[in-house]
Formats: sequence, structure tokens, C-alpha cells
Amino acid sequence: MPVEQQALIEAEPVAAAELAGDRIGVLRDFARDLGERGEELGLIGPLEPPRLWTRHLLNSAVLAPLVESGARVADIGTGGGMPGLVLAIVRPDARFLLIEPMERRCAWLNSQIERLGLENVEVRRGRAEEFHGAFEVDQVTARAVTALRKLVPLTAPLLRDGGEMLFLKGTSVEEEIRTAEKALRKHRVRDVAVEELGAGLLAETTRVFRARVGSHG
Ligand SMILES: C[S@@+](CC[C@H](N)C(=O)[O-])C[C@H]1O[C@@H](n2cnc3c(N)ncnc32)[C@H](O)[C@@H]1O
Repeated sequence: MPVEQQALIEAEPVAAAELAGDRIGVLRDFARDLGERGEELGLIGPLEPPRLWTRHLLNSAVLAPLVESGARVADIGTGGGMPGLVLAIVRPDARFLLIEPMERRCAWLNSQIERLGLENVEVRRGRAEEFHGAFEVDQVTARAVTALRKLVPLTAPLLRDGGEMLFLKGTSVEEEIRTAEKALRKHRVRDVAVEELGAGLLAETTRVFRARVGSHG
């Protein structure tokens, strides 16, 4: 990578090693490739390399403690890898399905899975709604895909009874919850909570929408 481009990619924050534990080397490897090629491949915008770690990688990795050990997790609209591929890197004890309709993004994700030697993650090309009835998972994750009132009908049918939604959301999450009231009721979404993640670790904390579907825990 040219020196001038290296300088544009954010230096690794101290919190990265704490969040990724012994998987930090693999996360670093992914960060390097995403930083070098992500913009050219249309995976991240031109303003993103200087905030690659804080805005994207660590913003995804803060979800890791909420992933249940041994869980089957579907990440909807993974794009360049956030949060699903980052979680697959830092949580090798869970299994991940990355659901992404765009062919070029799926090719990128598959090439990273192979290059990084990840054995707990697969890519399924298509829209979330195309997989309703095809499988059931314990948890679903998503970031920057669509508003909650649309995300709930897309993802609830992918969850087993008692399964959990974990959506990275911005500051308007409470307003999104209000607007999604009908969809939440229709899909029997319960135990709705908003949690702040990354306090004490990240300069900017992250908000996660957390809820369960159906009747069983
Ligand atoms: C703005 S990008 C966000 C990518 C990534 N989650 C991130 O935070 O960087 C939205 C992604 O969702 C995908 N997407 C849109 N609608 C979808 C659907 N119905 N099912 C699955 N993925 C979808 C798009 O192809 C795109 O890659």
C-alpha cells in the first residue's frame, strides 16, 4: 500500500485488542484489506478510511458480548462485513450466516472468509425475505439496512421462537421504536430494550435495539 494511503487509514485504537481478544490479529488483517480496497470496491465511502476502526470495526465488535455461545446468528445486509463478518472473526464459538443480495459484496465476503480461514461463517446471497421458512436462527443482527418498522418484518420470520434481535441503531432509535409499534405487535416482539455499548472503551458509544420474538426464552 502506498505510504500516503496508509496514513489515511485510522490507527488501531487501544480498545481494539480488548474487544477482539486473541482474535485481534485476524481482525487487523481484515481491517488492512478493507482499508486498502474497500473504497475502490464500493464497500465504504471515501470518508471512511480515517474512521475505519471506530466507526465500523469496533462499532461492530461491541456487539460481540451479546452473541450467545454456540448460537446460530444471521446478519442481514452485511455489505462490506459489518457487523456479521467482524462478529464471526471475534466470536469463533458461534455460527454466522451473512445475508446479502449484492453479488459483488458476496464475492468480497467469500474472498475474506477464505483468506482469513474462517470456518464458522457462510454467505447466502439474497434478500432476507427470500429466506423466510428456509432456516431459523437464534439471533439476528443488522446495521444500516432499513428502519425498524421494515427491519422487524424482514427478520422476525428468520428467528426461532424466543430468538433475539440485535440491531445497531443511531440516536433516533426511540422514535423508530414508536413508528414500528404495529410491526412489533404483529411479529410478537417482546422485552424491547435499548442498550448503550462501548462505554469506557469507545469515544462514541453505540446504541443497540434488543428484543425477543414469540413466547419462549
Ligand atoms: C447501507 S448498507 C450497510 C452495510 C453494512 N451492514 C454496514 O453497516 O456497513 C445496506 C446493505 O443492506 C443490503 N440490503 C438491503 N436490503 C436488504 C434485504 N432486504 N435483505 C438483505 N440485505 C439487504 C444492501 O445490499 C447493502 O449491502
